[in-house]
Amino acid sequence: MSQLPGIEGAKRLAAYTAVDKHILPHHKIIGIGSGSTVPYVVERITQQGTELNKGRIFIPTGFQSKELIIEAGLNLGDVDQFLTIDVTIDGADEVDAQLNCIKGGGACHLREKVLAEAAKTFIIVADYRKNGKYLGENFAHGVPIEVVPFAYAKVLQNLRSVLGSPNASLRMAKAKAGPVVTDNANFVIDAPFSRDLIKDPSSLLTKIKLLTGVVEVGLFCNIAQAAYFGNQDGSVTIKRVEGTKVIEESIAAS
Ligand SMILES: O=C(CO)[C@H](O)[C@H](O)COP(=O)(O)O
Repeated sequence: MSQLPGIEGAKRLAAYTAVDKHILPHHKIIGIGSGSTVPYVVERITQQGTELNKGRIFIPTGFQSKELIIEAGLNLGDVDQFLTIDVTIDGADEVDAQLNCIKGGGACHLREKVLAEAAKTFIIVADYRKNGKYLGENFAHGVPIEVVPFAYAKVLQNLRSVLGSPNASLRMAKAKAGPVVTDNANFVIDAPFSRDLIKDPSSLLTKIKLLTGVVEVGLFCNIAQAAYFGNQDGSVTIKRVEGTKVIEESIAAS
């Protein structure tokens, strides 16, 4: 493999290693996540060859991955046709020691969670900056929360005054006046929580999800089976669920 410097090299390393390990010849229905690491997932899958891929269906988590699948000449499907997915591979904004994740930096977390839960195996790929001990350690933007537009102001008020996220804010678009609009025509709120409030992410997830108007929360708890992190030195750190524990190991630089 040719050298790709810095963060891009780390992303590609994670993606290639995860595909080599988890996308096997007998896997026919494959979920493709969103973000800047996922193009390397599709690139590696494409390298497995036309013969293998012509018998497979690829399910996207949003507009970006749909385009990746089409551009790569792979077969496109949707989760309402294929309720069980063999493997879904996706990026993450942060992963803790228990493999809980913050996702939704790209505002795709509703579809991402559906595809993650539909998968027999859900795998995360990321660069080393995403590998943390607890959520919120490095990713300070907060928990992405998809909300129906009509209810956004009320959800914001409840996040700020009831759930303890005073700096929760509506995510604004960069090259458009107004808010980010998701692939599902909803808005996104980013809600930062103190370490004390996010230390039990499953419980926080339940509280946020119960707010009327919330569609989905970018906290993925107890879903991922493994996470692959590309490191600067060319090694890959793998966290994987084994029984009730999460084991961490590193594969040396090649
Ligand atoms: O959750 C996501 C999009 O909603 C992405 O997977 C997450 O933001 C990570 O992206 P990247 O690989 O660019 O760091």
